[in-house]
Amino acid sequence: MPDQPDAVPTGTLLAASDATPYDALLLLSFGGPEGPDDVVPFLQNVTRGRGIPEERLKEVGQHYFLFDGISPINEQNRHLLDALREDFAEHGPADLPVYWGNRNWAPYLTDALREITRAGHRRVAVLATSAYASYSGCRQYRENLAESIEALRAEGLEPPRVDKLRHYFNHPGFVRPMVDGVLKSLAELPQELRRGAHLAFTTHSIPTAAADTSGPPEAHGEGGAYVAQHLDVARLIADAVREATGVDDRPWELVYQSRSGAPHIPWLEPDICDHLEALHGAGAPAVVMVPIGFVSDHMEVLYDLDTEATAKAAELGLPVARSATVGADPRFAAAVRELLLERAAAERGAAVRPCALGALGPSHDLCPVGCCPARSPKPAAAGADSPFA
Ligand SMILES: CC1=C(CCC(=O)O)c2cc3nc(cc4[nH]c(cc5[nH]c(cc1n2)c(C)c5CCC(=O)O)c(CCC(=O)O)c4C)C(CCC(=O)O)=C3C
Ligand SMILES: [Fe+2]
Repeated sequence: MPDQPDAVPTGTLLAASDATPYDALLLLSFGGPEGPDDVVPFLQNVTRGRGIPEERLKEVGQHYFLFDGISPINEQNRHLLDALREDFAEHGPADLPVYWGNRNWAPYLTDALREITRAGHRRVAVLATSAYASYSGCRQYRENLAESIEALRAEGLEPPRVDKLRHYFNHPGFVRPMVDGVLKSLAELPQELRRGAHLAFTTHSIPTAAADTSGPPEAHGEGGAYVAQHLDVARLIADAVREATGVDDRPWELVYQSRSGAPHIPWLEPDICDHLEALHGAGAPAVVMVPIGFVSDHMEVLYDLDTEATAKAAELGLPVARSATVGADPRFAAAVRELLLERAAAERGAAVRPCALGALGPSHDLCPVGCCPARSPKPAAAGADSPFA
């Protein structure tokens, strides 16, 4: 019998479905407004103390008002919760409760953690809806966990220990649904354009300084773990698409979107809209935009890609399609279960083989000291420098 490929987790791990020492899973997300009256207070929560130019806030507010003030992100998370509960009920850990809390909108993280504490749970695994390393996608969530723990302690409660599950950008349950999405988008392009269509993998731009420090110091070159991880995912998807379509020379690029901040501060480039213009100028027949940086259809996908970039492409006369995000795909729910069971086994001291595709290997469980630093240091939970047990 051939060796089990590395991408397949050990059968014993899956069969056991033992989440010990965890007694709950917490889905931790960004949160978004769910009506016109929510938009401004939501944006105030997001930008608290961070000097986003007022002009940018007005602009971002408009994006939400175009959709009646409703961000898709909360509904996406409700679907993911359903998928997780279904998956756990079928495969185990059948009785593990799944909670949900957000950084910036109801249901808020502190309220979820209070409920978890009152229910008597003592050890919680946390899944953040961000698949990659970076301050915005990792430490900022860990700072929020620390703030919530402190807030509950101030109420006289003793909150549980929280462990954040590792970055899952290269987990097959995250990558494979996106491969299917790209194949579907290609199939939807006019037949004669399919073969030459480019793939534009896109993610949230961040300041280059934040990218350079997004992973363990010195572990990656320019662009840090953030860029390296996205390039790894892009390459994996491009390879799988090549295999499925037989097109060997399909060009692809990693580009960025949703830049904010002051113009004189360098952020990752090129922007998707500039990229579409350049591709059109170079004679590309069509482009599939592949939002690998987003776990589900966030406002950045609905506005920045489906509205703004799609309008730009129409203006250029460049046919484009936007491929699906992972959302509540059952394969992603299964991946979350695997991440949870893998970490649980590791915490019990068992030998585990973490599941990962690509060249980078599985990400760390604990951010080392100095990983994804903040501009001004704050306590952060669930890392090597956590002040909590
Ligand atoms: C890397 C990254 C992710 C992916 C990881 C993750 O998913 O966590 C992400 C997600 C999200 N970002 C979101 C919304 C916003 N992000 C902002 C601002 C910023 N994001 C940044 C980075 C990221 N952001 C950065 C470097 C800034 C500049 C300000 C700062 O230094 O922090 C602003 C302020 C206005 C603006 O500047 O655009 C808003 C409103 C929503 C909700 C969308 C919805 O409603 O569906 C989601 C999921
Ligand atoms: Fe990190």
